[in-house]
Amino acid sequence: MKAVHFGGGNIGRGFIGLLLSQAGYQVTFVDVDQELVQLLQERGQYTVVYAGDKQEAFTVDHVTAIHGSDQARVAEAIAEADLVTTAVGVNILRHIAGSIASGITSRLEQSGNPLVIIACENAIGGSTQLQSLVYSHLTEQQQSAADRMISFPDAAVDRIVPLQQNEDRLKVLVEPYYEWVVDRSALPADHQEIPGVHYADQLQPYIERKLFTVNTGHCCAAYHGYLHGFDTIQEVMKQPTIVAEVEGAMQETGSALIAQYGFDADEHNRYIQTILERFRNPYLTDEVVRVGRSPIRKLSPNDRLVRPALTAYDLGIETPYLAKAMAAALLFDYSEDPEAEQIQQTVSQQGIRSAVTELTGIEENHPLHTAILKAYESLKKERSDRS
Ligand SMILES: NC(=O)C1=CN([C@@H]2O[C@H](COP(=O)(O)OP(=O)(O)OC[C@H]3O[C@@H](n4cnc5c(N)ncnc54)[C@H](O)[C@@H]3O)[C@@H](O)[C@H]2O)C=CC1
Ligand SMILES: O=P(O)(O)OC[C@H]1O[C@](O)(CO)[C@@H](O)[C@@H]1O
Repeated sequence: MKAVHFGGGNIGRGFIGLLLSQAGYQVTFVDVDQELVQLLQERGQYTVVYAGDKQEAFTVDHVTAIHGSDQARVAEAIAEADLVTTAVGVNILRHIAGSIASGITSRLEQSGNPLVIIACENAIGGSTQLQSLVYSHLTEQQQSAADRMISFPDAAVDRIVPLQQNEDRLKVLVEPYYEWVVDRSALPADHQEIPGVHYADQLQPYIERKLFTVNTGHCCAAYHGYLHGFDTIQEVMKQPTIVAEVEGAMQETGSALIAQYGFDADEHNRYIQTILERFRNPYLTDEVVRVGRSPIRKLSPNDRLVRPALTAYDLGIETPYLAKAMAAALLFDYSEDPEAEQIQQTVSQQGIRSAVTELTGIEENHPLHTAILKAYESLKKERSDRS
């Protein structure tokens, strides 16, 4: 079986590539990092190590790579593949959509065989977003043919894979935990299930539980940690006052998730505690600037902070911790992150009041807007008092 995977980065190699290889797929990575592509082509294998006391190592073999600019070879690989996956970042999907469309076009001309395409990104409806981007490159006739042959099931992916500091460029250190949930309702009845993947009849509760617990909590740790001058999540998680902020936000999203989807409260609380332990993993060194990266995406209306806070508001649940985390995200002024820079520019050009609305979509007369503003001023003062 053949899989084409876009994005041979941390999740690509450390999670999706590993799992697909273990399931018997030959994986062809598509990436724009020339050195990475060349190494994968030369070696045809790489190592994944579990961050735990045993440091278990796995060899992922029968892999190769194609540079993303080689559209003809990428299209050919897609035409022949049994599965296409991505882990490039949700904002990058638009840049790979054209290649996927060319691959679908070749496939429709050649075999016309069905194909499953799964976006493994931290976003609600990632594959659905990819589908509409891909369709914008297809004619109406091709779209109708694709509707019959190509499925784009949404998915939730969970495994912490920090920036790598290994001498071996291809080696990846990952946490042992993983969860990959795929929407079964969008798959053809004869789809050959991938071992290790959990297929859910309804993905929405899973993706929201994951994004609004793991990712909400993780970015809270990053933004509060950054404000206090910490470099790694492991250091941050040793600070009881910051852990209280992180857990507070996770409890707020938890209350909303429990009310909305009927999760068992005790079980959800255990889920939160397990995630806090995962953040603490002493065998990983996870930089706050990685976990806080792309703050505009993370503050956007459909993402891990604003969406659960607005749902909670509608359910009558107070969200002081989420408001404070959003304020901390607005103060994430890491100069090497283009989105962090853009936030600082927006705030200085328009003022914080208008910037909050522009970034989060929350209107000025909404009580959550007032709470974010208040928390912003207070965090800013605390920061200047500390310096
Ligand atoms: N690292 C993590 O712990 C987790 C990440 N994710 C999600 O997985 C996705 C990838 O994240 P990471 O692996 O951490 O990022 P990464 O930066 O390590 O990997 C992304 C890869 O995509 C490649 N890329 C960029 N533009 C491309 C293009 N036009 N064509 C082909 N390849 C391209 C990059 O060169 C890089 O190798 C993101 O959506 C992230 O939210 C999800 C769960 C966990
Ligand atoms: O690109 P994003 O959304 O920051 O993705 C990385 C996040 O995903 C996670 O792996 C959780 O699944 C965290 O490590 C990290 O916070």
